[in-house]
This record gives sequence, C-alpha cells and structure tokens, in this order.
Amino acid sequence: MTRKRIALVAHDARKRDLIAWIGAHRGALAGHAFFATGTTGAKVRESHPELDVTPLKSGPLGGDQQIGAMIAEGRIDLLVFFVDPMTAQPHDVDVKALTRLATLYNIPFACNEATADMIVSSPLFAGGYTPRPADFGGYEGRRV
Ligand SMILES: O=C(CO)COP(=O)(O)O
Repeated sequence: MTRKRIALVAHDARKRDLIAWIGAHRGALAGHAFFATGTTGAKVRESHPELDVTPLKSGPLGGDQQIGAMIAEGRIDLLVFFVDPMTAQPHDVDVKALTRLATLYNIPFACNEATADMIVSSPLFAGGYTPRPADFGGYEGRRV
C-alpha cells in the first residue's frame, strides 16, 4: 500500500456524516496519514484514535488555507471535504480558495459521500495512482 496524505474537512452540519463515512471505510483508510481542519480533526481523533491525524487550525481561523497551501506544495494526495451547501460560511472565500486549489492541482477531491465512496473503493486508490501534474493551461508562470 502506498501511504496517502489525506485531508479531511467537514462543515458543522456534515461532521457526523464524515465520522460515519470514516467508520464505513476504516479498512481502506487504515495506515494513511490524515490532516484535518481543527474541529474536524478533534472529532475524528476522538472517534477514530487509531488513525494518524494531524489537526491544523479550525477552518474559519485559517485551516482551509493551510490545507490549500499543502496542496500547492504537493503535500496532499486526496481531499475529502464534506461541504454544507445550505449554510453560509463566514470564511466562504477560504472555502472557495481551497476547492480552487484542489481543482487546479488535479488532486482527487470529494465534496460528498457518494464521491468519497467511489474514490476509496477505486482500484486507483489502492494501487498508488499518481495524477498527472497540473499544467495550468498555458499559464506563463507555470514553472515558477
Ligand atoms: O470550516 C471548515 C471548513 O471550511 C471546517 O473547520 P473545522 O473543522 O475547524 O470546523
């Protein structure tokens, strides 16, 4: 198994769903390294102490930005971010920045359970798949 670096984020209304999702996939998730926004990380650690979870800052205090920076540095292989589409977030710009970077750097990114289910049950997940590097569509600063 290739050890993946998995970012976990859930808005408040989705935290229970993320914990349940982790429980449902504990076999596939065992042994990987997890990085999570603060409150999400604390809850994941509480319910799944067997996982190696590094908590970052809480989302509204910069945690989404920290994960975005890790993506830009090539330090995250998968983002599982259970988004609440029904509640306005004070840090909406940070959420947008994070999802933009996940898209830009072409990492697998699940914003709901169905997508997360497909990713962790894919043979590509088990098989050490490496996505092609982003080429930024001709952006002049791409080598910088
Ligand atoms: O707000 C979040 C993501 O945008 C999540 O942050 P917490 O995990 O600290 O609640």
